Amino acid sequence: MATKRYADEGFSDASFPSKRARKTGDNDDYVDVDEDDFDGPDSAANNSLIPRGATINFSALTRKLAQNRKPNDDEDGPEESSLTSHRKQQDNLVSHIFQDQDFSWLHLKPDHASRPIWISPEDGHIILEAFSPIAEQAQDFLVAISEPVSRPAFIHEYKLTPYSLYAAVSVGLQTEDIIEVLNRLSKVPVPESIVTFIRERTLSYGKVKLVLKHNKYYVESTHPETLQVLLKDKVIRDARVHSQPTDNSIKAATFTTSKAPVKGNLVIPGTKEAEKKKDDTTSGKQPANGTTDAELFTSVVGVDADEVDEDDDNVHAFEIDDAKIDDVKKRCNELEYPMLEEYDFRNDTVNANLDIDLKPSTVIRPYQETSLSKMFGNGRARSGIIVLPCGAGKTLVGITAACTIKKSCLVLCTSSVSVMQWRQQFIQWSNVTDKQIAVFTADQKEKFAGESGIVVSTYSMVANTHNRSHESKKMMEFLTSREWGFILLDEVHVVPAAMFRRVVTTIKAHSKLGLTATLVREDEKITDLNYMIGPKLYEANWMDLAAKGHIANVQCAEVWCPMTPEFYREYLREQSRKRMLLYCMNPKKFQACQFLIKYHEDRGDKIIVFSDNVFALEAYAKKLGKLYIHGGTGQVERMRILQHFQHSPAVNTIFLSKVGDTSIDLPEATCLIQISSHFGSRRQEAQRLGRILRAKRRNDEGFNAFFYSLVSKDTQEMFYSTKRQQFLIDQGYAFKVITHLDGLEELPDLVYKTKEEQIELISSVLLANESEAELGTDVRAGEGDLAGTITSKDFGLPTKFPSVHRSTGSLAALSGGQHMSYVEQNKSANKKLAREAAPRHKLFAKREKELQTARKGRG
Ligand SMILES: Nc1ncnc2c1ncn2[C@@H]1O[C@H](COP(=O)(O)OP(=O)(O)OP(=O)(O)O)[C@@H](O)[C@H]1O
Repeated sequence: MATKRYADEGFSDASFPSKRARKTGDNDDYVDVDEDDFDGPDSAANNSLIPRGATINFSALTRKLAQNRKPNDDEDGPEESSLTSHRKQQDNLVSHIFQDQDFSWLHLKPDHASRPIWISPEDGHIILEAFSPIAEQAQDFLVAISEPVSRPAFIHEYKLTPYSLYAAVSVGLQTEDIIEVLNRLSKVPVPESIVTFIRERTLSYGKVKLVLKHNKYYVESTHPETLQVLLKDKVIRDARVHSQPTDNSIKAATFTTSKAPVKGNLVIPGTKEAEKKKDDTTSGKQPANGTTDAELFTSVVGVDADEVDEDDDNVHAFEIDDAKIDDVKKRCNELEYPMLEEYDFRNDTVNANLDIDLKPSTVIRPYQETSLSKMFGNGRARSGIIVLPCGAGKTLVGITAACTIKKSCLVLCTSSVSVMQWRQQFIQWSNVTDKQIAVFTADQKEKFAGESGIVVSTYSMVANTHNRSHESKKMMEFLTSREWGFILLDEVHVVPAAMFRRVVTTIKAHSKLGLTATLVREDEKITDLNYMIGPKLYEANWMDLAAKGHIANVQCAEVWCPMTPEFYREYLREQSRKRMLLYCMNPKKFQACQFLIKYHEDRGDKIIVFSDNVFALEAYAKKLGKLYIHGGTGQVERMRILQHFQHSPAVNTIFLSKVGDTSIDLPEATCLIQISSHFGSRRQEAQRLGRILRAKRRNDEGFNAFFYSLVSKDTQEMFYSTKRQQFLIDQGYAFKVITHLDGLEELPDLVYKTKEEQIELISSVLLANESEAELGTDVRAGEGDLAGTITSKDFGLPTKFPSVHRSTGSLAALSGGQHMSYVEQNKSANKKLAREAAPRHKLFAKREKELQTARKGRG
C-alpha cells in the first residue's frame, strides 16, 4: 500500500497505481505516459525570439523570422509538378506506415526548426508546435484565421474552414496578409491548394456590410461592382427600397461616392488605454493623435496599421426593406457574399445615448480586452461571438461592450437566476442606476425609466408567444417597438435555432454579441449561430488563462468503480432506464465518493458532488449526511444551503443536481465529484468544470482544483464518459484513470461494506419507479427558463429506451423484506438544517424579500 496517496500540488504517481493517461478517442485505447518525460515548454521559451506576453505584432514577428532566414531560402516553394515528382521519388521505406498521411515529400525550408507550423496540403489542417518560442504569437494569428480543433500542452491542431476565413476577414485581415503570415510561420511553403482555397474563400468575404442607420437598413460596400452583382439577384433587387438619401454618408441606389466613417479614437472602458486617457485628461495632456487606433488595429489585425492599405475611401450603399432582411442575408450567404453587421454607434444620433460607464475601480483583464478589441477594432461594433472559458468573466466582457456602445441594451439569458445575476453584475461593475436597468421574467415585468436603458430577460420570455399574460404582452410591445443599440446573448450555444430566429427577427437591434464557453452543439447547429449572430470574433485558450492565474488549474481524473457481482448481474438483466440507476447506485461508487469526500474535506477543500439523477442524489446525500439541492428544492432553502456552504466550516460538501451546472457562482468550491451525468454531453462536462475554474484560491502557490468523474466499470457509463471528456481534452486537459483508491477499505464507517447492505441497496433500486431512473425528471426553477428545451435528442441519443424488462423474484424481495431493515439510519441533513435558524446574508435576505413581494403581487 502506498504510504502517501496524494500530493498537495496535484495527483502524485503513488496515488494512482495505473499511472496511465488517457489518450483521446477510443474507450479502450490507452497509452502509457511517463509524466517525467514532459518537462514543459519553458526550456524552449528561454530562447524566445519574441518575449512571451509581448503585444501581437506580426510584422515584427515576420521581420525576426526574416532575419533568421538564409538568403537563398525558397519562400515560394516548388512548383506543383515538382512536388508531385518529389512524392513519386520518395523513399518508400516508411511511407507505407503513414499511407496517404505521409507528407515527407513536402519541401522543408532550410530554417524550418525556427518555424512553428505545418499545413496539410490536403485538408487545411494546421499543426502548431506549442513549445516554439513564438507559439504564443502564432496562436493568436491561428485563432483569428482558423478553428481550434485541439489544444493540448505541446501540439495544437487547427483547421482552416470557409467560416473561419470569413471571421478572419471580418476582423480586418486581408487575403494577402493571411497567406504571407502563414508562409512565414510554416516549415514548408504554403501548399498551392491552400493558397487557392484562402484566395477563393476570402475574395468576396468582408466586402458587404449590413448597416442600420436612422432606422433604415443599408447594404454597404466600398466596392461598387459588388453591389452591382448583388443587385442582379432577384431576391435582393426586390428587397431594395428606392428612397431619398437621408444622410450624406449614404446615397441610395446611385452609387455616388462619399467618405467612409473615419476610425475615431475609440477607447474601451476598463482598459489601460482608458486609464491613460483619464490621466491625460486630468493632467491636461492631449493624447498623441491616432495612437489609440493604431494600437487597437495592431492588436486586432496583428499587422501595423500603417502597413495596411486602406482602400475604403468611398462607401456605396442601397437601402433594403427591414421585413426582407432575413431573405437578403440568406441570399448573400448563398451568393458567397456574407454580410458583416456593423453598428456605427458613435454616429447614431437617432437613438438616445445611455449614460453608463464602468466604475473607476473596474479593470478588465488582457484577454477580455483582446476579445473586445476584435469587436470594436474599426471604431464600430461588429456583431459576432466571443468564446471564453467558464469562469473567465464573460459577463464583464458583455457589460464593457454595453458601456462602450452606450445605447439601449437588451440582455438575454437562459434562466431567471442568470437574469438576477446579470442585473447584479451590471450594478457591481458599472455605474448603472436602479432606474436604468429593468428585469423581465415571469415574476417581474419592469420597464426602465427615461429614453434609454437596459432590460435583462430570458430567451423563452421573449421567444415564446403562446399563453402570454396581459402584462407580458405589454412588455413585449415595449421591447419590439423600439430600436436597440445592442443585444447581448448569453450562453448562445444552448438556444434552439428556432427560438433564436424568433428573437433575432422580433427584436430590432443594431449589433449583437453572443457569449459562450463551449461553442459545441451535439446537434451540429453551430453554423446557424454564425449566420444569425455573426462570426466568432475571438476564442481564448483555456490552458493559457490557467497558466496566467485567471482560471484555476484543475487536475482531472476518471475513477473506475467495479460493479459488485449482484449489481452487475441486474445491470445485464435490465433493459430499461433502470440500467442507468444501477450504475449510479453501484455500492463501490458510493464508497469511492465517500472516500474522496473524506480525503478532500480533511485537506480543507470545499466539495460539490454532481448528480443528474435525483434518486441517486438524494440517496447518496442522505447516506453520507450531506446537504443537497435539486429542482424541487425551494428558493429559500437553496439560498440557505449555498450560504452555509460558502460561510460555514461545518458544511464543506453539497450535492447538486443539474440545477447547479450553470449560473451558480461558488468561488469557494475547489473540488468536484461527478456521480451521474447527462449521457455524452461535452458541454455539461465543461460547464461543471467551470464551477471550480473560478476558485478563489486559484492564485495560491501550487494550488490545484480537482475534478473526479466516478464511472462504473464495464457499463455504458464508460462510453459516455469518454465522449463527455472530448471537449476538455481538446482544450488541453488530461484525464487520469484511477483504478484503485488506496486506503479505501480501511476507511472507518465505510458505507455498504457488507453483502447484506449491498443487497438491501439493490432491492431499493429495483423497487424504485422507472421514472426515478430518468435524468430528465429534475426541473429547473421558474417560468421562462430554458432548461426544459434541452433533451437527450440534442446529444444524438435515443429519446426512447427499450420497453421495461420484467423479471421474477420472491414477494419478500419485492416488498423489500428480504434483507432490509426498516430503521431509517440517516435523517436528511436538509431537514436538520431547515430547523436551524440560520443567520441570513443581506444579499439573500433582499432576494427572499423580493420573491415574497413578487409572490404576494401574483396572489
Ligand atoms: N476583470 C475582472 N476583474 C475581477 N474579477 C473578474 C474580472 N472578470 C471576471 N471576474 C470574476 O470572475 C468570476 C467569473 O465571472 P463570470 O461569472 O462572468 O464568468 P463566466 O465566464 O460567465 O462563467 P460561466 O460560463 O461559468 O457562467 C466572477 O466572480 C467575476 O466577478
